[in-house]
Amino acid sequence: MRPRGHHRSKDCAVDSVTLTDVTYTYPGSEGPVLRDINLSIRAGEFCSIIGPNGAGKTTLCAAIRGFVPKFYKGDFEGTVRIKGEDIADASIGEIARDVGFVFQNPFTQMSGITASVYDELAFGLRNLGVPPAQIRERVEGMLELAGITAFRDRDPFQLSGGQQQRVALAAMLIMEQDVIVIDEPTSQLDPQSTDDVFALIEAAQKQGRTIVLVEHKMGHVARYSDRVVLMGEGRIQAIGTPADVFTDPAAASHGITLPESIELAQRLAGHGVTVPGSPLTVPALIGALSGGSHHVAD
Ligand SMILES: Nc1ncnc2c1ncn2[C@@H]1O[C@H](COP(=O)(O)OP(=O)(O)OP(=O)(O)O)[C@@H](O)[C@H]1O
Repeated sequence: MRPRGHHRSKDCAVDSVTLTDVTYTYPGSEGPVLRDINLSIRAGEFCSIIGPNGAGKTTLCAAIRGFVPKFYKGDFEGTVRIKGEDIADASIGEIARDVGFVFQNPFTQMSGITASVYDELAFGLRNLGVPPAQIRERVEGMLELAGITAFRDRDPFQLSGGQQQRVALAAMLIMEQDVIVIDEPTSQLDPQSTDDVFALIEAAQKQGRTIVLVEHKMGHVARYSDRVVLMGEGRIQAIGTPADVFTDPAAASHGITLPESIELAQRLAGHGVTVPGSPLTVPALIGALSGGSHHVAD
């Protein structure tokens, strides 16, 4: 697998995650939870997975990190490749060298045995036997990137939910996996903390990581994603740019809340006002309506 510290490039020609004909049934489930999934996510891409509750989004994430079927067992067909390598014969530990994972509740992701944010970030590196000077350098860099330098000496469990989520993300990002799977990281966060978490995920993408994100906040999905995958009933119902997917009839039929700008554009269309393009933010919508002649601050 990947040697540590290698050069990352945002080469979108290389597939980072590939699922081919993946169909999966949990033990005891009546029918498949994933059905005929074919999906290629390019290296450096920001790919969001959306869909109603029970659509199979978390299960798809579990397949990418090998937990399905290695941990959950069940009936699995198809192939998952990470950076071109079939993970069927890799252990969960081997896959974790390439695939990092953060989920909804940061509280459950903290090691629980470190007394400070600094130690929490250093924890995984110490376990790997990384030399102390290198640990210091990497932790300092990550504290800075995640905007959590001010909390470095605080007990992670004494932080707010938003701060904890950034610590959990930072503790994962510091391990330098190329593929980052993040499942509903902002569901318990206020708007400012949500923005902070997205800024950190975007910073990770700018380093060349591949981002696979499950998220219900569609304004953020529209703004940050290169591609959106709409899941419903275990299948991919639509896939494409945010503008493609949010204007696809499948989005409405699967009860997806549209980003405010797209919803407004559709309502204006009902009143005979055509908005050029599919603006993904309200400022972009206002800009489109004023013919691009006015600059609107983002
Ligand atoms: N460990 C499990 N064992 C059996 N069935 C499961 C298990 N985990 C999830 N399921 C079922 O698989 C289906 C898909 O669940 P999944 O959590 O992947 O959906 P989701 O799209 O992530 O939903 P949500 O938005 O509610 O998190 C659901 O019907 C769920 O009940």
